[in-house]
Amino acid sequence: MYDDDAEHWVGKTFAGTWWIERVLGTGGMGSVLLGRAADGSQVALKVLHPELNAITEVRKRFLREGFIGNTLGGADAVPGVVRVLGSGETQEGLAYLTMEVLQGETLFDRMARTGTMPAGEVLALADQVLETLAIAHARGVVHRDLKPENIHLGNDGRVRMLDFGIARVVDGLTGLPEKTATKTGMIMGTATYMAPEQATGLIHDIDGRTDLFGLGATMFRLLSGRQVHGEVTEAMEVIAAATEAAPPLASVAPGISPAVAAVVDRSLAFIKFHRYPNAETMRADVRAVRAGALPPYAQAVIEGRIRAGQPISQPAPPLHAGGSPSARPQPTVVEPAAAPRHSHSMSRPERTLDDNPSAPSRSGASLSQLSTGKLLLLVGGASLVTGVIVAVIVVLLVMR
Ligand SMILES: Nc1ncnc2c1ncn2[C@@H]1O[C@H](COP(=O)(O)OP(=O)(O)OP(=O)(O)O)[C@@H](O)[C@H]1O
Repeated sequence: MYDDDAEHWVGKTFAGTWWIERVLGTGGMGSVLLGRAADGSQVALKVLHPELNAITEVRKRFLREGFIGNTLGGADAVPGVVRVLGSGETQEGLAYLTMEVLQGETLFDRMARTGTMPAGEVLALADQVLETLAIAHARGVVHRDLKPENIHLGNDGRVRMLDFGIARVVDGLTGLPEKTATKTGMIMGTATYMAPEQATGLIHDIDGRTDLFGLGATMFRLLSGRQVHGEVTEAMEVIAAATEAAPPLASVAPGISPAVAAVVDRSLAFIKFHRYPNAETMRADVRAVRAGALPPYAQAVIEGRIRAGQPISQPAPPLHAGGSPSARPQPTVVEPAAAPRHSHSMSRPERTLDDNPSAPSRSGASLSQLSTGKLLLLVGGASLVTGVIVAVIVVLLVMR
């Protein structure tokens, strides 16, 4: 985390326009200040950290990417995204974005107060997040850094995502300050909620399913009180995120409903091709569980009626939690699974990695499961940086 003193702006005029009342928070990219204009209106000013601001490409991308959330429709079309109002540079060349001021708290702050959250609230939150993600993904916009710090719970009851697409600002850049990013393009300190394809630096593999993992990891933490990979050091967190499958939620939260666990587990599949195929499908499952039914997609995978990750052409009919599997109507399946290999019980959500062949990534890397149960990333034609990461991972796996 940066130690540049954002507090020094308090009580001063910023960019000749806003009187800074206080610091709202500090993140990996910048500090957020509360400013008041001469007409009394307030804005939240996200000011790029000076070390990052000194890098021309970062400054340019920050000013460009900051608006990405606004591309998700007209003024009110996407309620789940904080609105960026403008951008600029101070006389000294410091880049900033102006945003609407949100009233409420981040999910991170809420979690710090309450520890965990009841399943009903977690599902309601996920429902809102997925509604926004579905729109964003359909327009080719991926959040890329979904975590409790970037989810805001408004006093108006709305859930909004902060920093949409902002993680792209440092993607693939080298020569960044050490504290900011690794050379694989990921911001340090956020691996807790990071999908494997992102932790391994395979930035071209990032897509909507990366966000579904981030949301699933957030739900996992809220429901169990435990992070997906447990309490590990920051360095180990990246390695765990890159090499270890998430444990089934029920194994760390025994009281959890099997239907809820099935949704979270499906979103956390190690290989992205085995997660929900898209946000709409995950949302349909979340909504079914909220209505007291079984999640149709996750359940169909568990029962072997559909391959993990396979899209369905239309939403499966809801299955009632109390009904017997044989009596339930079958969902519409595009292509039947060759042979069911999963448990037929909702109480044992599957976590296997071999129900699809390892799908090669665009960078030539693929993930395989070793007989030891560990995962191995195979790289062909990927970057030197990825190769070094892989070598470290392999050495660590051998040593364990
Ligand atoms: N528009 C806003 N209105 C009110 N408070 C805000 C707003 N944007 C951010 N904040 C506050 O400022 C804090 C820091 O925001 P920022 O987005 O920089 O943090 P972060 O998500 O932790 O950082 P990063 O994702 O860049 O590592 C947030 O946690 C939130 O409390």
